[in-house]
Amino acid sequence: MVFQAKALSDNLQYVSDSIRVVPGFPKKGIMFQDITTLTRNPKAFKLCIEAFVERYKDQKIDVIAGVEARGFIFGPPLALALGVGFVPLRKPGKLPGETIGAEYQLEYGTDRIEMTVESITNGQNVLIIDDLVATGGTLGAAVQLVEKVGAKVHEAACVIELPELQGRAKLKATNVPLFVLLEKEA
Ligand SMILES: O=P(O)(O)OC[C@H]1O[C@H](OP(=O)(O)OP(=O)(O)O)[C@H](O)[C@@H]1O
Ligand SMILES: Nc1ncnc2[nH]cnc12
Repeated sequence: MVFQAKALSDNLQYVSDSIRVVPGFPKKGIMFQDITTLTRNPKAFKLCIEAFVERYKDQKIDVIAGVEARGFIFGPPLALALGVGFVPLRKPGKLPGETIGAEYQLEYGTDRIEMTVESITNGQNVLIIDDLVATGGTLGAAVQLVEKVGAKVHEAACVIELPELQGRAKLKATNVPLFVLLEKEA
């Protein structure tokens, strides 16, 4: 995809260019940001994960929580590189044991995510990761879950932002910083 990415390094521009935009998927009017063209390109995927590692390696992250489904793609390689665990925040009914859930609205629909209560403990410093922030509903729900068990959300991180959907403003209300790897110049 071609962002007007004046601020991106050559490496991040390469990552950005590896993302395909599919107009009209999954519904008319949606410009779908397809990160599968990034992940199937090993150079782009590696550069992407390395950039996250560079940002978080000295930030005392205890655990990474990734949102189903695409947070499951970016979270685990980052968790392994940082030497921390990965906790999946899943769509309803997928996790055994005691869970908590939060509902949210999407650009196209509504959904709910759940977390195993014991998977993150009081006081841990948690990085939440997903591929993309659109309306911010998903990351907002993830923040609610992590904070509900008494942990601190260090930051919410994603690869792409759709600024026109105001997700950043929604997340601001939670006081959790948002980091977007391929941030567009205003
Ligand atoms: O900022 P928001 O408006 O909440 O939208 C962002 C979310 O939407 C997409 O996931 P989707 O819900 O389509 O699910 P999927 O990953 O299972 O395809 C994307 O991967 C984010 O998780
Ligand atoms: N435009 C978009 N492209 C990819 N994933 C999305 N999730 C919500 N909006 C999206």
